[in-house]
Amino acid sequence: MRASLIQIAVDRDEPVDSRRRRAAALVREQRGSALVVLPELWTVGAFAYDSFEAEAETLDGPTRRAMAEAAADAGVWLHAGSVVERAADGRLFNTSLVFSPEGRLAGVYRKIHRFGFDKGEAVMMAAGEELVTVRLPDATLGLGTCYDLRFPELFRGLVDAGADLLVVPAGWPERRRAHWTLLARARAVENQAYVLACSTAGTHAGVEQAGHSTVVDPWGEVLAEAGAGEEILAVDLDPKRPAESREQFPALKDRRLGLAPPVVRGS
Ligand SMILES: NC(=O)CC(=O)C(=O)O
Repeated sequence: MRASLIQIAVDRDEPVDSRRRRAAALVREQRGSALVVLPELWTVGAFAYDSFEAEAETLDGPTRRAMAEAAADAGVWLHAGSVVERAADGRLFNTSLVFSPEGRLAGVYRKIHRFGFDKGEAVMMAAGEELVTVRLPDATLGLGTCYDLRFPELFRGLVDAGADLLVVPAGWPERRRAHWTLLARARAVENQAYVLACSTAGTHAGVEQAGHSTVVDPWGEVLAEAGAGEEILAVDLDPKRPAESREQFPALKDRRLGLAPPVVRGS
């Protein structure tokens, strides 16, 4: 099962329409892959907060249309990264879209953990509330986005729902690159699942992006890692590997759920 991660560069100088056309062309070039992944907010830039309102789109917007066509033309499952979604009630969400090889919208995930603490995404966007998995013929995708990677309970929830291939589009900044690789490997090891972590390259809103998209296997080994610039990372995955790994080293079965709350001792 070939997976291709498109680490597209998001530079402020390139108009969104141009990048959308370029992304669609790159997806079409991945014919033969089973799964293609784009990063978080690659249209506008994850840190380009001042463009969120202007570039927000509905789930019928230009990115959905372009990506549905590209997935169908290439005949691939496409995790099209995320867009700034304007919901019917006017709220904005950081929303990931997954398409089937026929171009059908097969999954919609609204980022649950918003980044920025008291500014940016954290105040401009609403939080998603639902965990989302998408069943492919040979694997079950579990969806998370960027900052979500820091929250292990989300991914454990996805694994409990059957996920064995965790897909994390991101616009990760270079200054926290050490966390990116470490967290991707941690989520893979603790869940005995593949992790496909696809970040943007380039610099927008003054934030240098990490690039270094990474594919980690269920044993925590890094199968492939991109450099800093625009790049396609193509990796062959064995869909049986997560189940085999969980069978051979059945740590997930040793979980102790439902323990009593901690006893606080001392004065
Ligand atoms: N941009 C994000 O969503 C997450 C991030 O930057 C981090 O360090 O975490």
